[in-house]
Amino acid sequence: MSTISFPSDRKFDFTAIGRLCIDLNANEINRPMEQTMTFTKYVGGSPANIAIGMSRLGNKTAFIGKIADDQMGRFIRNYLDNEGIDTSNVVTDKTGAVTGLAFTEIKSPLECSILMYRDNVADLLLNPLEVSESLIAESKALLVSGTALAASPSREAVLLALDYARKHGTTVIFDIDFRPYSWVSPEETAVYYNLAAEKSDIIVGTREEFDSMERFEQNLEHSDRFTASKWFNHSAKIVIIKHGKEGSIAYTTDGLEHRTKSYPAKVVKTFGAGDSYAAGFIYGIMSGLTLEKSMEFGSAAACIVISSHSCSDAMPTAEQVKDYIERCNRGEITAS
Ligand SMILES: Nc1ncnc2c1ncn2[C@@H]1O[C@H](COP(=O)(O)OP(=O)(O)OP(=O)(O)O)[C@@H](O)[C@H]1O
Ligand SMILES: O=C(O)C[C@@H](O)[C@H](O)C(=O)CO
Repeated sequence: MSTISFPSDRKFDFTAIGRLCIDLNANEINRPMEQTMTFTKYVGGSPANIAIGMSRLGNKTAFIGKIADDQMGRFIRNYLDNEGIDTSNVVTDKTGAVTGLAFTEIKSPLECSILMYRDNVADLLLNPLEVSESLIAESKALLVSGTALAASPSREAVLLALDYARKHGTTVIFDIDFRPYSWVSPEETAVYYNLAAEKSDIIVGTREEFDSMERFEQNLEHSDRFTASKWFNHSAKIVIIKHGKEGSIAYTTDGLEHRTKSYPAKVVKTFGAGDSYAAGFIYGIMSGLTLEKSMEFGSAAACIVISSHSCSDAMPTAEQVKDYIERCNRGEITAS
């Protein structure tokens, strides 16, 4: 049984706050982007991907964010509307800011990178006055994505959202989501990540992301268990450390360690694994699955997305995830 609880009787299951961007995924794959001539456009941005994933899994989902007043912004809003995601708290910027672009390079299935254009992006202009206390009070869970802390006024908006969540007993999930491009310095990153992590019930990140957050710790041997104990001294009930193909480890306040291996996947590209894992895990834990089963659900959701060209578009339904797990258990899916 997991050691986390969610409030009941709320209008929304899940609300995310952070960036809404565009992914431009290379169509000519297995080569450097210098040789890529065409791209396919998808909605992107880690919190957007997770919100789309949560909605696909059947959760009542809302988003707090800011989009550009242009065709890309309208594309994003239309996509979220069509997914059934509440966009009444997605604000259209009026200052001429633009939409963040993530050009993705797929040199090989396991050698992928993202070229991010994020100058003057609308998503970092979300301000505290645009954060709805009532929406957060009416949500069971709030996802905070770390990159939204990279610049003002977005960082103040996120910190206020965290205060609203604590005030109303909304469960906070902090996906560290470290994207170097958006930050001024590692020290500033650590300061703001700590402020968010200290108010979070569930913290999810890779080993490297936790290391960046814990850079001021004297103990330089940042073991997973050290990391977990640090955050349990604040608000955390569950700390999840992702280890790519090796799987993931969750720590709970009872001192237990929960390891889950990854499932086999025919990998097209690796990015999107974290967002789909997060959506699958959160869906599982909110549905009453055990911690291990929730991690497995996230792992299978990740396999479906990394076996696809897109992130957001490929986010699976609950039935698709269950089917993937069953096919793996029957030995019908092998890694490639
Ligand atoms: N090559 C793989 N094969 C199977 N499962 C994988 C693979 N890579 C990642 N996963 C699954 O996805 C989960 C999250 O992946 P990872 O640890 O790479 O997070 P991440 O770095 O946040 O992902 P992203 O690349 O989207 O930023 C892993 O715990 C694992 O369950
Ligand atoms: O989060 C970003 O800005 C990039 C995403 O849009 C992209 O889909 C990805 O890297 C997912 O992990």
